[in-house]
This record gives sequence, C-alpha cells and structure tokens, in this order.
Amino acid sequence: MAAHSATVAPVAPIRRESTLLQLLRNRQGLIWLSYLVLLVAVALLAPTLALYDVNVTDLAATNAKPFTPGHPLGGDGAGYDIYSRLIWGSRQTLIAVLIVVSVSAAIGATSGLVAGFYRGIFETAASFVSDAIMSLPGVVLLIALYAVTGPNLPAAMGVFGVIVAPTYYRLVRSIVITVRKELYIDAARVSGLSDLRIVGRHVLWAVRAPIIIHSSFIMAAGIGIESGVSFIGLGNPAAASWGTTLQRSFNGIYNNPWGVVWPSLLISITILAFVLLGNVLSDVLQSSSRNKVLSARQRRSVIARSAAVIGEVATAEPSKDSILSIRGLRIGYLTPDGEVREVVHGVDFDLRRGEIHGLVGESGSGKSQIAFATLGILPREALVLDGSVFLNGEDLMADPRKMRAARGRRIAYIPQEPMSNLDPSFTVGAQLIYGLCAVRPMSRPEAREILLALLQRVGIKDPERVMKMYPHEISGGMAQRVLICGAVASEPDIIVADEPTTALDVTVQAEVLDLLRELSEERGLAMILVTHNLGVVADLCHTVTVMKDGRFVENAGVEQIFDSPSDPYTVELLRSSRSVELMEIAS
Ligand SMILES: Nc1ncnc2c1ncn2[C@@H]1O[C@H](COP(=O)(O)OP(=O)(O)OP(=O)(O)O)[C@@H](O)[C@H]1O
Ligand code: NI
Repeated sequence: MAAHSATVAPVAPIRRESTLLQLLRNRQGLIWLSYLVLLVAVALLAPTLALYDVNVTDLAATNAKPFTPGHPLGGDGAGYDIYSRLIWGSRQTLIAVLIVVSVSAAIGATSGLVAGFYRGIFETAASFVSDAIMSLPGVVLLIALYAVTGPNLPAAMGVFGVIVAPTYYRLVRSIVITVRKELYIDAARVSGLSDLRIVGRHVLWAVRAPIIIHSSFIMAAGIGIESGVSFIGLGNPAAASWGTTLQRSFNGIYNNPWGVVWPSLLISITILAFVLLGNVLSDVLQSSSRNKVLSARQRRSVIARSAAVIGEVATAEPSKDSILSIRGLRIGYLTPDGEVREVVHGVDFDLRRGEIHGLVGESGSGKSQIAFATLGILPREALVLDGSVFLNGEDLMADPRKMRAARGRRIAYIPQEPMSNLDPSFTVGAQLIYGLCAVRPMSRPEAREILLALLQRVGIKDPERVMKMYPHEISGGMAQRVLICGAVASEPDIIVADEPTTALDVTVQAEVLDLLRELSEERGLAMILVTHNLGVVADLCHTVTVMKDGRFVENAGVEQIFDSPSDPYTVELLRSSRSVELMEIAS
C-alpha cells in the first residue's frame, strides 16, 4: 500500500452492478445457473413431469431400449421407467445435497466464526475437533452408520455434512482472523457497536463470498457422494435417487447398457454445473470485492476524465537508436470509491540492443507495473492512462494485436517463481515444445532438437532425461534454467525478468545470473532486470533506473550510480543495501 505517494484524480464513482447481473452477463454463469434453476423446477414439478409414480413398475418397461413408446429413456431390469425415476430422483438428490450443505455450513461456518472472532479456548477445542473429524475415514464411517440406521439417505448425508464441516470451519476461521485485525473493526468497536453488530455488519460481509463459493463446490461433492452412497447400496432402494437408478441399471448393464448412460450423464453434468458455477462465482464475487474490471466504455470514460484533470501529455517520439522506448507511461487503478490512484506517473525509458538494464527501487514503487506494461500483461483492472511502448519504433500500446504478436516472440518473460510457472501435470519437454511451436511455426521434432541443444546450453547436463521429467521432479534452480531456455528459444530481442533469482538458493543465484549475462552477450539480447538487489545490479547491468513511488529518480550507467549517485534517494538505497550486505557477512 503506498496510497500516500499516488496522485489521485477524482472522477465520478462508477456504479457497481449487482452480483446476479454480473453472473448472468457471464456466458458460463448464465448457462450453468439456468441449468440448475431448471433442475430445481424439474424437482418441484416431478409429479406432473414424471410419466409413472415413484414405485410403479411396468412389465413392458423391463430392460426396454431407449425410445420405446411410453418409456423415452428405456427401463431397468425390474421394470422401472428410467425417465420417471430420474425425474423423481432429482428431488431426492437435491434434498440430499441440501442436507449436506446446510449441516456442514451451519456447523462449520458458525464455529469458524466464533473461533476466529473470540479465539481462546473455544478456538483450541474447535480446531482439535475439526482436525479429529478430518482424520476420520469418511466412507468407512458411512458404512458403519448403515449398520445402525439401515438404508437411510438423509442420515447418511447428515453424517457426510459433519465430515465436511471442517472445510467450512477452516475457511471461515482464517478469514475472520484477518478481518478482525483490520482497522475498520477497531473503528466499529470504538464507536460503541456491540459484538453482534460488528459480526453482522463487517465480518459476515467478508465471509459471505467465500462461503457461497465453497458451498457450490460442496454441493458438487454432495452429488458425487449421494450417488456413491446409493450406488454401494447404503441409500434407500425404495426411494428413487440418481444413485439408486444408476445402481439398478448397472446391475442390468448386460441386458440394457443404455440404462447406465442416462443417470451417469445427469450426475456428471450436474457436478460440472456446480463446479463451474463456483468458478464463475469466485470470479464475480472476489473481483468485485477488490478491484472492479471495467467495461471498455467505462474504461475509456475514466481515462478521458482523468486526462481532463491531469492534462494531456504530448506523446514524445521514440528514440532512434533504441529497440524499446517507453514514453510518458502512466498506470492507475480504480479505488473502491471510484477514484483513480496513479501508481506509475509518466515515465520515459530507453533500452538499446544488447543492453542489460536494472530497474531497482523499494517494494511498491512500480517496477513490476513497468515490466508488465512492456509485456502487455498488466492485470485486467489496470488502467493505462497515457503513454506508449515502442518496439523498434512501433507503438505496441496503441494496438493490442501488435502487443500480442510481440509477446513471447520479440519480448520474452522470465518470472520470479519458476515452479509456479510450470504446469505440474505436463512434462518439462511437453511444455517447452508446446510453447515454442506456439510462437515459431515448426514441427515438434524440430522444436525438440532446438530445445535439447538449448537446455544443454543453459547448463542442464542430461537434457533428454529432464525433458521427460515433471516439474516436481526438478529443483528450483533447474526450473528457472528451463524457463530461461523457454524464453530464449523463440529468439527474442528483449527479455523482461522480474526478480528472476529471488526464489533461488544463493549459490544457484550466481550461476543463473552468469547464464543470463552470457546469453545476452551471445545473442545480443537486451534485458530489463527488475530487482531489489543492488548486488545483482552491480554484477550484471550496464545501466540502472532507480524508482520511487512510481517515478524514476535516477537513470544512469551502472558506474555512475554506484560511484557518484546524484539523487539522495539513490544514496539512501546504496547505504541500506551495504548495511544489509555487511550484516550478511557478519552472520
Ligand atoms: N491489481 C492491483 N490493484 C491495485 N493496485 C495495484 C495492483 N497491482 C499493483 N498495484 C499497486 O501498484 C503499485 C506498484 O506495484 P508494483 O507491483 O509495480 O511494485 P514493485 O515495485 O514491483 O514492488 P515489489 O518489489 O513488491 O514487487 C503498488 O502501490 C501496488 O499497490
Ligand atoms: Ni514487483
């Protein structure tokens, strides 16, 4: 947070849309919400929609194929009409799911709320119980229950609700603990509100979105468990549920294989609906609680209004001998009260071919914003208020298509955390080959050849073997080498590296920095190196920009910065970094 440093351009607040409206505007949200509403309607209207009563069997329906007259989805071995059973089953299934959610949310969320708010002995006890429940084998418990109650779906679902209650407990408790620390709760308390009012007003507001999202996933799990429980025979065979329907059809799978398809399809689609709706909800609810993503029209009007306040800045020409020129770049974010907080205040920047340029400054000074802007990967809610990014004289900022074409091809990126930038479910080789083929038209064997040579070049001893490994099988240093290999493979002109060695061990750091220097010299690569480590800058960079509060305070050759810094802030930065170094040597 560096609000004190930012220029705030007051623009009229933007009205928020209701959550439901945002949900309906999202295509996925609309589809899955409609599906679920339809499902509820079917469950309510079951008596009219079903062709037969729940427990009516019909000799003609025995193992009937689908589209038999009177039995649109066929029948099972006992002569039940599958279509009617599924319609009735939607009732049973939705009731089962409601039991799971209400039991688990009631127990878990309430205890989490109390534990997080009052802490102390209750929290200790509740956390113990929650851990104990989580360590129980759920399915075994359900089977044991069967011995006591017999086939009883509501009881089984209630027990399942207790089993998953700790997930709510943990979620709610951790949120309440953070919210409670925040200032507005203190403010509320000082103004003499009772605990109940504070919980109602502020804490419930903070936990409501996570609870709704989590419930959607629990409902998906509930459907799965209901089907599973009924399928292994713990449900009431007389009551129609999707699980029992599936079980019956499964018993007669050799006589009528189609019978299995319908309930499976219904169960899968409904689980999918809850999970995907949960994802959409999480987008909608969580983004609106922090930063609003504006529509293109709102975005233009905010930018225009803020330009009117600050005044147009004449866009300068790019420098002739630079490969990358940034001119008058201003980036802002909308605050919750609808004002624009500017975090980068009109910076100019030039990068020549083969130059390694260090971008240093304290946390929150805007280094990453500049790196992201160069790559065109600013967060969706970011507002580019003004300015241009010229690559070889072409303005990328003005044309998103050019930006997309340049990204990964002409300008490559090396991230801070190598591990989280590799997909755990694919081998290293598969990801590298996929990435390379996406930016340079070539066949997979060709890409493989290039990458094997490059992996060798970035210091990986046995590239063939590493290609076959999954990310969790390699070390952090190796992962960063792999990503550097991926970045260099597309033969870019510029590499943007945001703290590329922070996540690595000290010994590995030096090796990776050496590698970056060598690659830059070999290939004439220009590099923007974002770092807070002046040692890295002294070691690697030709030129340096020092940033503070969204402005460039000094921009010069590396010798000049270290030998005769002109800005007091640079002097301060050098002094503090030296004292950190001395401390490290002393310890
Ligand atoms: N998505 C966002 N919404 C609102 N403000 C943001 C967002 N992302 C960044 N900011 C603000 O932009 C400013 C600059 O952030 P930036 O990440 O560029 O800093 P940095 O210099 O890279 O810091 P660090 O060294 O911690 O990475 C900060 O004040 C930050 O609060
Ligand atoms: Ni950063």
